[in-house]
Amino acid sequence: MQTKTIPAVLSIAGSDSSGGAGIQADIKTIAAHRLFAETAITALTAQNTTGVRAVQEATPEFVAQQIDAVFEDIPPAAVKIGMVSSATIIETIAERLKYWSAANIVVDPVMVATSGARLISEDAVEALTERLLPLATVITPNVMEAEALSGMSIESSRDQALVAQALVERFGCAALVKGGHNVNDANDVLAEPSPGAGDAPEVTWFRHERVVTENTHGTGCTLSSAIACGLAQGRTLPEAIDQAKTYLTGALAAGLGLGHGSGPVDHMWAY
Ligand SMILES: Nc1ncnc2c1ncn2[C@@H]1O[C@H](COP(=O)(O)OP(=O)(O)O)[C@@H](O)[C@H]1O
Ligand SMILES: Cc1ncc(COP(=O)(O)O)c(N)n1
Repeated sequence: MQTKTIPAVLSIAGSDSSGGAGIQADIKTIAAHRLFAETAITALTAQNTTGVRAVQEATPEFVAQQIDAVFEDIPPAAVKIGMVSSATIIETIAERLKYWSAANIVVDPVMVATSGARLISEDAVEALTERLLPLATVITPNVMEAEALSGMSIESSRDQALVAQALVERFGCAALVKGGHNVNDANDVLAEPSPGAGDAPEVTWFRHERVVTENTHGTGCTLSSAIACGLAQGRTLPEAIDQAKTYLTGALAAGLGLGHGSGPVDHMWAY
């Protein structure tokens, strides 16, 4: 039989037992893009649409073994990083990704779940900013995460763009500040390092329809892995974000109604 290959995308993230966020959201998103999903699990969570009940972290050594096993055999064309709860796990991931010269790295700096539970320890935030963010092609903070990473506050669209530019200047990677927590829109803003030295980072807005729904569990995970898929397919970053937003808007608009809290989106809406 003739064989074929498809690009692989690696998700380094936490498992969500209820299937709507984390590793499970990433696998579904990558599969829906007809790409090959690989995983390195950083933590197991016992959670559902109403909240996170327990977290069991993987050891840093075991996270490293998963990453090495993946890169040695089926090297991914892009990497998405989600929940990374401790400083030592973050340091290990940064070290292994450098060793393997990983490209197309999308970091979703997950800090707090939609349900309100904290998913990263206080001391891990410094490791995240010092070790992981400088390796990223793009980071995808929501408004609260962008405020925490920049030390600035976001009260308007203008602030949202200024914070994205400040994150680019501080970390050297592109930054997509998501507006999903704004009440009236779902507009995200990308700032990218400018090609001309000394010029301000370039700003691009992605304005998409806001879907009226409470069921937004896993939207951040889904968006970041869809962006990684676009990069793995050879799209430019703005193209990858545009198609990721279209995919996510479709998944929200499909109107899945599961669970007793903030329910998951329909990752397979196009099939
Ligand atoms: N109700 C909605 N309708 C359409 N898009 C949404 C909605 N809520 C969130 N989004 C989009 O989902 C993505 C995740 O956004 P956000 O909720 O800000 O992040 P997080 O899930 O990390 O808290 C963004 O692209 C945002 O614009
Ligand atoms: C394992 C894991 N990773 C990430 C999130 C955040 O997802 P969201 O903020 O969209 O609920 C989550 N709830 N669980």
